[in-house]
Amino acid sequence: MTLALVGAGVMGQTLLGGLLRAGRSADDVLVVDRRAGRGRELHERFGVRVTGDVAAVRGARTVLLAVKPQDLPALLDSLAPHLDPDALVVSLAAGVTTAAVEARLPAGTSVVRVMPNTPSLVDEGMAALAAGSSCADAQLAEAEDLLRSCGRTVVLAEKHLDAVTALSGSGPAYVFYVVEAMVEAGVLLGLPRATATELVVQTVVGAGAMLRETGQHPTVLREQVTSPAGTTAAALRQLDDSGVRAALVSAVEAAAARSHQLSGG
Ligand SMILES: NC(=O)C1=CN([C@@H]2O[C@H](COP(=O)(O)OP(=O)(O)OC[C@H]3O[C@@H](n4cnc5c(N)ncnc54)[C@H](O)[C@@H]3O)[C@@H](O)[C@H]2O)C=CC1
Ligand SMILES: O=C(O)[C@@H]1CCC=N1
Repeated sequence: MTLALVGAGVMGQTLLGGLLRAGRSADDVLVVDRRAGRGRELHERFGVRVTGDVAAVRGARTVLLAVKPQDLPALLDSLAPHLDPDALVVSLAAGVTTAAVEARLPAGTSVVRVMPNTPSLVDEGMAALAAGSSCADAQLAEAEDLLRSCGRTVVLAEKHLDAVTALSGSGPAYVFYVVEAMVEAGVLLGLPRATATELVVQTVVGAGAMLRETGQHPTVLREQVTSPAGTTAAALRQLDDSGVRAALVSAVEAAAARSHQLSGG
């Protein structure tokens, strides 16, 4: 076993699936989760070994931590005595700094902080990585390789990670929220729910693909949809009158502030 994943919830399972799809052998991975039922589910689904005992990480070259930020301090305390001196610790916990992780581990432990997102489930993830104080370039590259198995990566200074958390970490939820509202609007206008859902989902996927594939600014793409005195202009006026743009800015700001707060800042 060279990789131990501690915490097999939404994000842990998502990354595990990506790693296995990218060709990593299930024999190479150990999953640690304190919920026995959860471990069994992952064993049945992916064929990985599972345990509830964090001491089993002994010997792992890389230890991926995917527990809630509130559970991380206690986990680090129980993990520290069992960690190999040259192990790489990769934390996914929102808002928790590399310094806070390092403070609970043996001096000199290599730590990388990562903010991934749930589209990793379909290999369209976006993850930002920041290196801790003892992390060598080669270990940062190793962590990047792990995350690249299910999407894109970017390496940033750690000071940017609260903003990243607010944009791409939480971002999928904002998109799903807009989709929910648009589907309800379709139903209000008399469309069957399944039809409304298909129309909205394909519209979001298509708009996302246009943004990426044309590389054009969103303003240019929006203007192409907006005919003079047309339907889109009427809709956009309502969005502006309702302060939707300002609400989105405030929402992202609130998420970044919450991420900062989780670090004790
Ligand atoms: N869900 C998301 O969209 C994203 C989550 N994250 C981060 O990923 C981390 C995990 O989030 P989720 O997967 O959503 O949480 P979750 O609650 O779905 O999963 C956490 C798992 O950790 C296990 N666990 C907790 N303490 C443990 C311990 N001491 N030993 C063994 N297992 C333990 C729990 O039993 C649970 O299965 C969080 O720190 C979150 O900030 C980061 C980016 C996106
Ligand atoms: O809501 C949260 O705290 C986590 C971090 C980013 C996405 N989900």
